Amino acid sequence: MTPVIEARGLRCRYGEFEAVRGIDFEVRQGELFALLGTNGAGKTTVLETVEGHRAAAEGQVRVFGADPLRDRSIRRRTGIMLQDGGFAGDLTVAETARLGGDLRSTPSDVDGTIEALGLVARRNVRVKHLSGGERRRLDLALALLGEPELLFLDEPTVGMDPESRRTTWDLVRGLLAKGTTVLLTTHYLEEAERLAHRLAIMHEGRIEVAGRLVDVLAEHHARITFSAPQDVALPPLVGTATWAGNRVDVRTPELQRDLHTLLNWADGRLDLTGLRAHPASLEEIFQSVRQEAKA
Ligand SMILES: Nc1ncnc2c1ncn2[C@@H]1O[C@H](COP(=O)(O)OP(=O)(O)OP(=O)(O)O)[C@@H](O)[C@H]1O
Repeated sequence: MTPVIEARGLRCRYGEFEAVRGIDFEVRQGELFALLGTNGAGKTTVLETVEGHRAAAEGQVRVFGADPLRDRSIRRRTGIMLQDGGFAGDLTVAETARLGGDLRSTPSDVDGTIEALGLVARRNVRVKHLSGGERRRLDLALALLGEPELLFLDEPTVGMDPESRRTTWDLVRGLLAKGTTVLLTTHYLEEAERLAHRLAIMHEGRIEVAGRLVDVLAEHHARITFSAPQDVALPPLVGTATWAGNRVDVRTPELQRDLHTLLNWADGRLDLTGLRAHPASLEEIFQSVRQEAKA
């Protein structure tokens, strides 16, 4: 099946400065692809290029098999949640949503969308009086009008309280279940961990890590940490142990095996105080991208 989004050898420049340095990725129908990265990595530039707002310097971008810069019919099939919707502050929530609905060429369930985003009680409030989190919900409501097949979410939950964030995640899961394709950028790695099927982590214009979320997490070393007397000799482990004072930090590709070895070894010998074992998190993978880049 043709991917919904396909980028090959994509390079983007601002004058002499190359912000995106040859990246490849694809987003398949019905999946959520998270584009993550350090500040200034090039995520917004990629998003703008895929949305058809910016020309690539080199390489190719296809959305629904067409060039997003030239084929305007793509716009009808996409919903874009910008980082700042730029609404007229004097319009109410309902007026803004109706206006958004009128601008879509496909019929929109304006009232249903306001309800789904928990904005019914705020429908007659002027946009300028909304809180930051409520504005983000209105941004999302507008992106959803006309039931787009492809949704661009740029930092969708910034400023939202934990409950609104969870509601938004549920809503996005519902859209995915109906077959909507989502390209998400976020600095909240927990958000990506909860929603993404596949992801890419960018740094300085390049993709450093990419793949299915489960594979990316599995490929990176798990951690076992505990405290032990400094003079004790650890048993042979698959992973590598480092000491900081009496705290031991084992990074291992074989979490279960090394944990088993350590527990057997410690049994009747010593207490592994503060023992913790967990698979790699996106947070750790993200940090390792940053550290490897510095090294
Ligand atoms: N209009 C512009 N002119 C010159 N350089 C720009 C312009 N817009 C972005 N850049 C630079 O391009 C690089 C990528 O920017 P971009 O906004 O795409 O990164 P990002 O990954 O979205 O960053 P952040 O996570 O901080 O929002 C940065 O170094 C930025 O300073």
